[in-house]
Amino acid sequence: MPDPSPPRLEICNLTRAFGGRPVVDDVSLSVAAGQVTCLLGPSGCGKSTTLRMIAGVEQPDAGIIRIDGQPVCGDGPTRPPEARSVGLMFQDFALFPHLTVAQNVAFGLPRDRALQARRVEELLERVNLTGYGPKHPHQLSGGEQQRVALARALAPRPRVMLMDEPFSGLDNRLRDGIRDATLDLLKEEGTAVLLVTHEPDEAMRMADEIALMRGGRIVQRGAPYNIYNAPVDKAAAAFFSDINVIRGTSRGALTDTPFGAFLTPGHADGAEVEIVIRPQHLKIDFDRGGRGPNPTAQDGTPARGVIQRARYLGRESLVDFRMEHDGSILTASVPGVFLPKPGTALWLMIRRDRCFVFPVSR
Ligand SMILES: Nc1ncnc2c1ncn2[C@@H]1O[C@H](COP(=O)(O)OP(=O)(O)OP(=O)(O)O)[C@@H](O)[C@H]1O
Repeated sequence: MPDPSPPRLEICNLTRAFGGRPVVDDVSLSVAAGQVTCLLGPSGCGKSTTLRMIAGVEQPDAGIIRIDGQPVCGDGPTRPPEARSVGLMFQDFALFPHLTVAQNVAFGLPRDRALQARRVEELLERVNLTGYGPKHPHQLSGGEQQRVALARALAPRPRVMLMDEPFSGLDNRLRDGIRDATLDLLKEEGTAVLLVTHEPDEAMRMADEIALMRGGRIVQRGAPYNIYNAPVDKAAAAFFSDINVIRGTSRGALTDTPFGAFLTPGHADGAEVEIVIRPQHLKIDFDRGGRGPNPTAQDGTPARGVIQRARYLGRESLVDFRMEHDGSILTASVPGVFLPKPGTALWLMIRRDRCFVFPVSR
């Protein structure tokens, strides 16, 4: 049976230009209750402007915004920000310095003392700050302040939570723990979350769905697994990791390369294609003591390269190879325990089940 209830947040064909330049261009998406969608993209691609229009602090030129099926903008009268049931959390979340933690959390609640006290106590417990109510913000660490800001934003039980780079002010050590705790709490509250970030790791960690933005448009939407493993184009692949690119010409749905022939269905005869491979999908044949490569059917033909540079990054090492066939550089990622010496010649193979083929982008 189809779900009869409308999505908690729905935006349709949202558009906004500044000085004649479209900054948000025909953006549509929906977020269900309890779901986290990340708007992910490089700086300036229109993420914050989209969020600000949903919050009601920026007006769209066109498009409709609905919350629980009710238009708040675009299809009838425009509701002001405070009448949209939208919570906000930004990087520079400012707690009110002259108010206590409890007063900060109670700020958006109706003036009913008993109700306020109950909700404040409940939320401080949920963000692990029981007993912090009487303190002032300056007595708290950055991470603690962040959790108060979250409690404050959630106190009035908003239907939609809009978060703009909310964790980027925190140091790395704190960030992961606070992200996870925040996510748990948002899911428990059943809030629909739209989170803006330019960090792919953050989006992969937080999102049920990622909406990848570029130049004001959503270029791809999907679960993190799908976006990472089936990118829509080379730029989408490159947004999540370093990539290697091998060019070739498709003939009869095959493209010949020094690594053997690759299937390139859907590309016309004579069309130039780019075969894109993430560094972890290059395989090094490094443990056969000079006996030559030993490829499996998946690996295709091995090609030789000389190590130019090897960088130890802890969990992994990144190894740059200058390939003997054309002098190009390919980068492989290998477990950090392995750090080969520059100048060593080794065989490289490509996990062909993990390649992406795109037409050459000019
Ligand atoms: N009020 C405004 N007037 C003019 N230009 C604006 C205004 N607000 C945003 N812009 C421009 O619109 C573009 C998109 O801005 P936006 O803040 O939405 O991008 P973003 O993807 O959130 O980037 P970042 O990650 O850097 O915040 C930018 O080029 C920005 O300079």
